[in-house]
Amino acid sequence: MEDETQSRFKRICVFCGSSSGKKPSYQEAAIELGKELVERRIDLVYGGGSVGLMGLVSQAVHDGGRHVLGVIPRTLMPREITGETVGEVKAVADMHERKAEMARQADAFIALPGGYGTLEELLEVITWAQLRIHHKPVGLLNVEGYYNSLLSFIDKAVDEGFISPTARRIIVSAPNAKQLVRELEEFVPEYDEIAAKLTWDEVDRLNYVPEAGVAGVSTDEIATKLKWDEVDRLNYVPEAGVAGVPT
Ligand SMILES: CC(C)=CCNc1ncnc2c1ncn2[C@@H]1O[C@H](COP(=O)(O)O)[C@@H](O)[C@H]1O
Repeated sequence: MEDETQSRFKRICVFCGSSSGKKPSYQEAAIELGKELVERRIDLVYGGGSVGLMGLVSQAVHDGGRHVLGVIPRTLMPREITGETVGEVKAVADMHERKAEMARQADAFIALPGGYGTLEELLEVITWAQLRIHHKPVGLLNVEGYYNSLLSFIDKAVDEGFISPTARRIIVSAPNAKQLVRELEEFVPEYDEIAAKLTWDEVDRLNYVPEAGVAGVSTDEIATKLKWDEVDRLNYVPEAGVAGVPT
């Protein structure tokens, strides 16, 4: 007899806040998602560390006996920055490599509430799905309507002709983990006509060649202590008067 708890996913990548959020419901949702993965015997890949919702979801999956893989850039590895990572830790060179590695390791993606990092990771895997770089379902855990305004904005982008209705349907959203994972299990990808003609050598070929860019200046206490090789690789050579950096 087929095991009803057997998922089509072996491992899911969770993006979520490195903060815990103000409402207890965010923290409860992170733990509930972790337990749902355990119940369905799904392993976890995430950004590593124990801060915020990242810590809660990874601990819940680890406590439930499933495998946890934290993919963490070397710069973020010191314990005072991101805390201990439970389970297996994979160190990578930079943020780009981290995202490609998390995507490579996962069969689906789920975003819990979070900030810029979560949004960026979420929007990137949606964009990759739109381009058929991967065919993996993308879910939004819309805890107490946290993502309602993002979804409204995306609907506006559809109305205004910037996102196709097909691409809109990439995002699966649900208010709780059980419903979300069930919907992801049933997800069937569709593609716009042009995207359907694209052929990519899949995610592991997605080793980005960083393009020229200008680094920003951060004032957060921890962030000011970080030193990234990535910045050099972004061709950021501070010069007098450039990007407002004094020499
Ligand atoms: C210096 C500093 C603020 C460290 C925060 N510590 C972090 N530790 C691990 N991953 C992170 C961190 N900040 C952002 N990320 C990445 O971005 C997402 C969370 O960013 P955010 O909190 O939503 O925006 C995570 O899924 C993770 O992959």
